[in-house]
Amino acid sequence: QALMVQAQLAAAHGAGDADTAFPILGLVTTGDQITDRALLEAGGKGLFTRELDRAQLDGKAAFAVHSMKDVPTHLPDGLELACVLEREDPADILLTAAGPGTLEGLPQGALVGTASLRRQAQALHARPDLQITLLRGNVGTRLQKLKDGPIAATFLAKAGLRRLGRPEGDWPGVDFAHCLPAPAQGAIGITIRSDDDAARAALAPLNHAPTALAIAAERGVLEALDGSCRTPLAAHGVLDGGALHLTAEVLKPDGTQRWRMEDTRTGIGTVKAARAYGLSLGQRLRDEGGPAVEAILAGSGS
Ligand SMILES: NCc1[nH]cc(CCC(=O)O)c1CC(=O)O
Repeated sequence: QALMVQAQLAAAHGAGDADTAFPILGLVTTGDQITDRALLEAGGKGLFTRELDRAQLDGKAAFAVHSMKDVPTHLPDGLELACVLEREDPADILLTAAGPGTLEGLPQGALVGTASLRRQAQALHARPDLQITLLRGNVGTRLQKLKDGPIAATFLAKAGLRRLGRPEGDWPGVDFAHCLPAPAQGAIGITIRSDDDAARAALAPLNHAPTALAIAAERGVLEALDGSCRTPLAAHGVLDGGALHLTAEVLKPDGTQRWRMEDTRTGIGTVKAARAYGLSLGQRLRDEGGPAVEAILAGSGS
């Protein structure tokens, strides 16, 4: 993803040698290192961003390239989101050893591997008979585990697979009726130091305004609903002409209940207005769900 941004920056600014003009500082985050249940227990918040934030605040890096779904709603003081690239297809893919899967098509009682509470809850909501087990690791490891058994299927974001150049990235995604994506899934964002006007100006040509508005609304939903990063929730916004369609949902981790709400608004022209729209839809969902949803948000809803 950093290479994509480097190439786009070099092209936008006519830099002959991208590596000289925009050298890449590779960093490993805590989230990259934790490969077991501890990732869920840790709560997730900022696990994929902390080291990058530090490098920026220390002046070691001007830009940080993030999968926006891993970025907490509140950035540390001194940093801001300056640019969002055009989003890829935000859908999830259900991988099976035999090819693209559907939730309807899995055998009775099939074992599904995931580390995502959202995907767990969505799978169980559609198919209460399924069994869920923890599965992490890179795509190759996961595919091998599917071949070895007993895990029948796992979910992965289509966008991630496409960026890795994997053929599975072109498989059809799981229907949003079952698997609404995580807020900002499929979108790449770039943060800068708020005082770095040169960095802000350099990124301006890369920004894709419709994606920026959609993910601001989705992240508004997240802000209204999630304190912990351990809530099964999803949000998806689409700009259609002048209208921003937004869908949001919260589920019980065991899938037995789901609250979903949709709205459409016109005239949302700024990131600030999009965030406010998301916040209000998230709050309405919260009001509708009442004590059952509050219990889930407090982490006691399972
Ligand atoms: N922490 C998981 C994560 N964060 C970003 C992506 C790739 C998709 C994206 O950039 O939204 C993934 C993998 C996945 O969900 O399959």
